[in-house]
Amino acid sequence: MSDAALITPIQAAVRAQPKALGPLQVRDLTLRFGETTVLDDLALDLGTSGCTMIMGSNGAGKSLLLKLLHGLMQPTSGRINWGSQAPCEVTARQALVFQKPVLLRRSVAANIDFVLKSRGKDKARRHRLLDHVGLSHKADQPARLLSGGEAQRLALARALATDPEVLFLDEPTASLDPASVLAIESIVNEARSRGVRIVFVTHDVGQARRIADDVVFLHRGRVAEHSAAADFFPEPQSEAARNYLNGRIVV
Ligand SMILES: Nc1ncnc2c1ncn2[C@@H]1O[C@H](COP(=O)(O)OP(=O)(O)OP(=O)(O)O)[C@@H](O)[C@H]1O
Repeated sequence: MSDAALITPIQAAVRAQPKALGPLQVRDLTLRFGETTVLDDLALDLGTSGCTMIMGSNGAGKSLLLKLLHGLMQPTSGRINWGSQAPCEVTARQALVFQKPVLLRRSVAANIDFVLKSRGKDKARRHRLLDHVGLSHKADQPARLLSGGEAQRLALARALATDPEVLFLDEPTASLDPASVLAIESIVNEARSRGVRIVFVTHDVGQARRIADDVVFLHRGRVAEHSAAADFFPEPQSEAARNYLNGRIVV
């Protein structure tokens, strides 16, 4: 009898399921553009759940770090592992939402349908996804006519349509009004409560206080501090983070 015949249906189902992504481990991560070093021997460990905020001054390297973690760029040197896997092996199990939403020049509904179809997911989920982000009534409207906050909610719905295990958010609320900011935060909180791991870049200290479990503070391409949010905001340990939170210019 072949080995395959010995596998029970339950074992087969377990084998077919990809294992959940393990913890993130980053070591000696360096990124250079020519002579300029933008990430410098960076080390970072993240657990398997919760919402991590990445904070730091303009140019600290936050967006580039997200792209490296997501496998969209290659570092000059160093190592990134999600459990035992490299970022490029798990890109499809993650989603990234940019500050400026990237949408198709089609209807709101077609934007969701495209993602569902390309990932082989049930098209019937479109209605639930649009409902979840409060855009059901705009389904037939061209996506290019959406307001900034609506477009960002559609971008989030597209990201969630892929059932990501990790959701990267790069300043998704930077130019939105307070109600739109809270709407996005509520969608993110809901995803976190379902076990989606969130890695979120923001300059909005109020937002970070509202939703961060832990904070990674980047300074000059390195992690100056990584603390639980409950410790970071009242008592930041690094001078760079203290200056940033006090509104002083950090260079
Ligand atoms: N392709 C590139 N070539 C050269 N330098 C680059 C390139 N892309 C980014 N940089 C530089 O790398 C540094 C980090 O960029 P990054 O976009 O990660 O900053 P950030 O922390 O996200 O900043 P911000 O808060 O302003 O969005 C910046 O000084 C930027 O100018």
